[in-house]
Amino acid sequence: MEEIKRELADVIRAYHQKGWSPATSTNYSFRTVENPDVISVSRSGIDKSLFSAADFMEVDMSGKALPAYEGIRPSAETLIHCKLYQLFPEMMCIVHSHSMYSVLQSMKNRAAVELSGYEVLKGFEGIKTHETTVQVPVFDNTQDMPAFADVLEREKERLTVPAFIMRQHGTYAWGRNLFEAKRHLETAEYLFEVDWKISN
Ligand SMILES: CSC[C@@H](O)[C@@H](O)C(=O)COP(=O)(O)O
Ligand SMILES: [Zn+2]
Repeated sequence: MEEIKRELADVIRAYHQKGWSPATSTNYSFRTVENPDVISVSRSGIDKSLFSAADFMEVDMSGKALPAYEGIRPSAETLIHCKLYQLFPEMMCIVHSHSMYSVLQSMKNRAAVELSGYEVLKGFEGIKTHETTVQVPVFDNTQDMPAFADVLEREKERLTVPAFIMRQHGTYAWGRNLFEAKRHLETAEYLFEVDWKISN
């Protein structure tokens, strides 16, 4: 448990260096196969350049802080994490970015970013060839997290790769472990950037 906290904290600081989490933005979580109903999520408002293992706290599947953490504020976007774990029970880790290219891609007034023919598409689990097309859904941003969690539930069929964009906000990606969640976010962000640069 302490090891994964340290590993994820290292990733969080590295992502800050990439410019993916300006001004305390982004949030992260993981859970364990042994105790899947407890989510370790980043506390709200932490500067991600300084993030450490101590900045995680535990919540239940409804996003409520466990007694040991009462009075500490979990990420404002905790309900997104709760809903994704509910919709994809095998998933154990969720990562989020506020990258520039995710935001730029989301500004085109379309329901998804279509990505075709790139070798790095194989970074998404299950994709074996570049000769494919994926749609990464774009959902409208909102501060109403219960409403957004409902959107995710309604639109689950569109989540054909483990990532989506919140419009003018950023990317969420997830996986069965930290390695996979990280690979999925990095795949999505690389593709958003290269695709943006080619088409604009
Ligand atoms: C600095 S604004 C970013 C927030 O509104 C939010 O989108 C975010 O990603 C971080 O919120 P947090 O509550 O710190 O987890
Ligand atoms: Zn965010």
